[in-house]
Amino acid sequence: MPVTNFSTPEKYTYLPGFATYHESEAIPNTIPIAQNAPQKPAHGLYAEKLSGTAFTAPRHENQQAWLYRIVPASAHSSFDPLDLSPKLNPPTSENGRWHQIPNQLRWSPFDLDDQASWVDGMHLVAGAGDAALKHGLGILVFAVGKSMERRTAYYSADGDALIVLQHGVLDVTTEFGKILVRPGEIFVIPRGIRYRVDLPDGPARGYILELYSGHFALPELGPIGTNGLANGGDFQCPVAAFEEDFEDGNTYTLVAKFAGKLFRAKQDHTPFDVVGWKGNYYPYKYDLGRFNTMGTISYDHPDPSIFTVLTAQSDKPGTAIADFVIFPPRWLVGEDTFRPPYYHRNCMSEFMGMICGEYDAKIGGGFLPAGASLHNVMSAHGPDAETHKKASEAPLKPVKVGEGSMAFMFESCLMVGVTEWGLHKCDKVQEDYNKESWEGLKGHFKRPDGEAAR
Ligand SMILES: O=C(O)Cc1cc(O)ccc1O
Ligand SMILES: [Fe+2]
Repeated sequence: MPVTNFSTPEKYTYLPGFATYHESEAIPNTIPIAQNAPQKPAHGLYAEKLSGTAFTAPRHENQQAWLYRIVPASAHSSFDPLDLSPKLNPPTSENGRWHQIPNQLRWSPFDLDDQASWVDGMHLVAGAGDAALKHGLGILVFAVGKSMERRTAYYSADGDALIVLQHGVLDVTTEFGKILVRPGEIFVIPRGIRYRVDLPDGPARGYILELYSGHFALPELGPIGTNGLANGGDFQCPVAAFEEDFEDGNTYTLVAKFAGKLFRAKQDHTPFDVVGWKGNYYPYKYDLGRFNTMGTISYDHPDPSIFTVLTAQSDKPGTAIADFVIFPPRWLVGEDTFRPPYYHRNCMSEFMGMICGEYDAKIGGGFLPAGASLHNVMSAHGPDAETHKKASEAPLKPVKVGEGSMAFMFESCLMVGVTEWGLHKCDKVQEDYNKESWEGLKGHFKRPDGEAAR
């Protein structure tokens, strides 16, 4: 699977730029000049605002969009509960509790599912906090084999979803236009935006980080300077596109995720009726092959924060509710250096997934594409015994690691709990993870006087 797509022709066109002001219209002269809500918007449209932050959020954090649409988003029936929620339900008092355990966990690859569509193909595996309190994150896996019904749309009121595609292609219709998400790309759909997922190329699978508070941002670059890591100009957002589907008898289903539960409403027209939009709150994608990877050119193993694509900061500067970090193919040249990830205990929790290939801390196997691992707060981890042996003896020539591979990490300052589905029902947790990885690590200590320590 290619990790770089950026030269491949695309079905859709996009606007470039991260968290920047854009405007896009499918019909000329849709967006009013120098105002937002004229008495009579152009072409008989309605003006509607979508707020991604509080009205009074600081100017540099404020995110909003104005949509010029055929019928306002409120024109639907009231919501009824939809009975798929047990998979997604956050473990609250009414629904059991998070399993908060210090065990190192590893999951074998999650299965493809040719029966599920987007709405019923998502499973909450782990997370922290509470969507209702707008604090924390949800970690989900998805496996889908069917396009959503044509007259269906989905949104989540719980947070912004960062979707890491592991397999297949997602053809996403959103209120802001269309986005094709291809292997090696990630897709961010902010809170509240309605979308439909079609599968043009068979089943799809991947991971979702749902962020209950704030929004993703590019990390500061500090002494790195002006460019590097994920460059803002390489993010892509859709151009306005709309459907006209208002015939009598058309019934659309609108599915909402709200505080971890699913609800369903009906409406007689398409929700994808936005003829023009403007603002800085919109869905976007990013091709991980565009990442400008940094590393040491002298010695020692830098912290993986140098591989941060996007970050969602907590109130404490430098401490993230969620960082999205990748491990792309890269050259290792460190002299007198143990080159794989160091042995480690972290005050943060580390959930990792594998898009393709092999991860350089686990050549002993078991961490596989479509699988995952969780090293919680202060749970010790690091290279398996085989990786340690090989890396401590390897000649330190420049080597390229991770060719054709891409692992990633969701790192959070919160303790990450595991759902009942994630720990038991999915049946993917590897019982022998510790044994296979670290029991083979033997002491090699020798006292300087030559006597063996044990
Ligand atoms: O594999 C891990 O645990 C992630 C990780 C990678 C790395 O290069 C350094 C530290 C770290 O936690
Ligand atoms: Fe780690």
